[in-house]
Amino acid sequence: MLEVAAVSHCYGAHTALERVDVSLARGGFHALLGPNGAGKSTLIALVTGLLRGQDGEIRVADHPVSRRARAARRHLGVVFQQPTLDLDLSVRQNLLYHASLHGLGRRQARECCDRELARQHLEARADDKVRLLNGGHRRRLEIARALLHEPALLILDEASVGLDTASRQALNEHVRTLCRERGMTVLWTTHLLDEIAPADHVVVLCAGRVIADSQAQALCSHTGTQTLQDAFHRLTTTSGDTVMEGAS
Ligand SMILES: Nc1ncnc2c1ncn2[C@@H]1O[C@H](COP(=O)(O)OP(=O)(O)OP(=O)(O)O)[C@@H](O)[C@H]1O
Repeated sequence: MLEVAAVSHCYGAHTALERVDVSLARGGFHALLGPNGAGKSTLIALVTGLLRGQDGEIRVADHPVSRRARAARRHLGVVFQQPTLDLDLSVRQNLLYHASLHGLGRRQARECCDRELARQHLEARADDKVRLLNGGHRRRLEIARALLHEPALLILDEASVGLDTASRQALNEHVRTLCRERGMTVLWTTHLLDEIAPADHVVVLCAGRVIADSQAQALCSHTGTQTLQDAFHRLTTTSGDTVMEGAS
């Protein structure tokens, strides 16, 4: 569903990504981890076409992002780190506005809005201004918006930041349900390792390089640690230590 091949990216003289390879199979929950400044947001900006690729190739559902951006974007839904909802518009108005950006006609837009509001259990809030929603519901609305055009790949960049523990857990479970029930592929970036399950496919970036690509539980066995936190710490502080097994 997502192929990142030998991608490098520099900001001026600073190398943010160096020959990064990532491959996500269709379906399932994949995690992108890394300490601050590792290059996660840069990679997501390249995948979503916000940044122009310099080196290497990125394909979404087999469409090269650099040459077939529109086709690639059709398969892609994104929830960015910074919320981008209009607080003074209603829940439905936010969705309809986004649907029009995707070129959906009025009738189709309404149908898609109703479908996603129902899926995110937000129907009762459809006419409320977004300002009135709590943080968890705002995130759900952003997911509804990202799914309006029914993409096969959903990317969430630190979507749980700012949520309390219960809302964070609810959001994580909700996204996993979307994966299971809709066969979606999810790429979830986070600093909060308790959001990762032992069977998840995990890619760890550190200083612009992929240092691990494996099942979460395999990181523990490879590093001889008990928890993902310890494995992550070991990998990101021990130079040269890598775990490469690819997606399970
Ligand atoms: N616009 C920019 N100009 C210059 N350097 C940048 C720019 N954006 C990011 N960087 C640098 O590139 C590197 C990767 O940054 P990036 O934001 O991709 O990391 P990240 O893993 O998303 O970090 P965080 O977890 O803190 O969000 C960092 O060293 C950062 O300072």
